[in-house]
Amino acid sequence: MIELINISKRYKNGVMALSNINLKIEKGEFVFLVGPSGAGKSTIIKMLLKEVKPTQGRIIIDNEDITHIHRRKVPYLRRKVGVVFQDFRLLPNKTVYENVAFAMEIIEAAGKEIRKQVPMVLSMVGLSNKAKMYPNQLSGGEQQRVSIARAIVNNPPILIADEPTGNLDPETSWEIMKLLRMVNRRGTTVVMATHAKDIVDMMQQRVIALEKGQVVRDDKKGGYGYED
Ligand SMILES: Nc1ncnc2c1ncn2[C@@H]1O[C@H](COP(=O)(O)OP(=O)(O)OP(=O)(O)O)[C@@H](O)[C@H]1O
Repeated sequence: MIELINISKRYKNGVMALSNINLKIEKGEFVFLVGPSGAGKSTIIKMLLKEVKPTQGRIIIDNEDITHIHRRKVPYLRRKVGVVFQDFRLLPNKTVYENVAFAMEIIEAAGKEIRKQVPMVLSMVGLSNKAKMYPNQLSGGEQQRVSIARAIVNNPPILIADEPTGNLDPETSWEIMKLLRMVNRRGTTVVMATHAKDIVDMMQQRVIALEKGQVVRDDKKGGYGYED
């Protein structure tokens, strides 16, 4: 589903963020990306979203080499890769419903499809009763659930989550993890970068650890492995 072949990234200032990364993530896996600050987690995530170009190597997503796809085709990639961020990134002047619908409008989905799909995912994330609210009227956990709804509304085979619980208290974080696990059980491959030791230790999923731009550990049912 996701393959990184011999990936290296040197930023313009000379920082070597990734060195010779080889990774294969199969369809339906739930994978944690861990490692100290500066290890290269965000750089990998940005590459999967085509926000950062590798200096060397190839990126395959869903059997397609996206290393050199044109900027124009990036919206098309959004159908394959949904994304959730630590800071939610909802549009403040749109309602919950409109935020989720917007993700479908961007890929030019039919109105009928939008009217069917949006209520369905809002119900999935338990927010049917908040459809008309604006983001600033919601708790952090609720905002993150909207952002998950938005990420999955186009049914992407892959969901990337970059520190999705970073702004949430422990209890709310678990609610979000339950939701991500449910999305995963429905067949979506989930890749989550995190510093949340307790969550990684409890979930017992595949753990890929990066340090200084290299994969230093890849455990099938691993733990966090760091003390922070
Ligand atoms: N745009 C950039 N220009 C130059 N160097 C960068 C840039 N983005 C990241 N880096 C450097 O690349 C390395 C990897 O950074 P990256 O953000 O991928 O780490 P990370 O594992 O996500 O860290 P964190 O856990 O703090 O988010 C670091 O040394 C960082 O300073």
